[in-house]
Amino acid sequence: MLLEGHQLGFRYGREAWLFRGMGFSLRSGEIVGLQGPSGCGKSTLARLLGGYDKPQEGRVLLDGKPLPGKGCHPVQLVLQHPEKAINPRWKLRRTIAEGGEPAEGLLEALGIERHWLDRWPGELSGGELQRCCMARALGPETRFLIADEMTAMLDGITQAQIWHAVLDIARRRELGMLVVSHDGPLLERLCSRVIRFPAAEGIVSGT
Ligand SMILES: Nc1ncnc2c1ncn2[C@@H]1O[C@H](COP(=O)(O)OP(=O)(O)OP(=O)(O)O)[C@@H](O)[C@H]1O
Repeated sequence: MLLEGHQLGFRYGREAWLFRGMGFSLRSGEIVGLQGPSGCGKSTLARLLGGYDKPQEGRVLLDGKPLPGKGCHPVQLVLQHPEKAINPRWKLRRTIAEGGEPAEGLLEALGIERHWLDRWPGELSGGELQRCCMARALGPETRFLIADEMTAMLDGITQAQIWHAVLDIARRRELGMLVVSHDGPLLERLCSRVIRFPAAEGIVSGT
């Protein structure tokens, strides 16, 4: 599968354009990094690719078609702060099930303990919650995963464990991944190419 952005342009309200005429492409099985200074629009691009916001100019296409408007979304985002991404009034079992029935072994691979599922979000640590958000994002319909500073708030050992698990799952399922991070060495280690944002000519990636 191919996730593409064509001639993307976005600005918030009447603010200056964050980007215009931007191209982007990510194929199944590819792991691509996105790096750039704070405030340059990386998370905004991630939101457009995940269908959370619509570009004012250009189009986001999945295999040449617009992103689907209903059902489990094939492009999933995992954000830096899991507590902002989940309903505080739902126990974790329900939150994870939002992404569909988790595949056999997924919870174990992500180091999720069964008894967490019967807890409220406020009863888990940030790292534990983030693992649950990943389980939701890695539901059976997911084809592309966008990890926006996904492990920035975790200690080094937990980061390494989580990336090991996620990369293994991505490889086995041939997911395409966009890794948004300020951590250059992490991107160099994980990704086959790294997009520097914003690129001078407005084209961040072409294939
Ligand atoms: N909902 C919003 N309304 C208005 N402006 C916004 C909104 N969300 C983001 N912005 C602004 O848009 C710009 C780009 O934000 P964005 O979060 O995409 O940047 P980023 O590159 O991901 O930054 P960081 O690396 O700090 O996370 C910033 O100047 C931000 O203040």
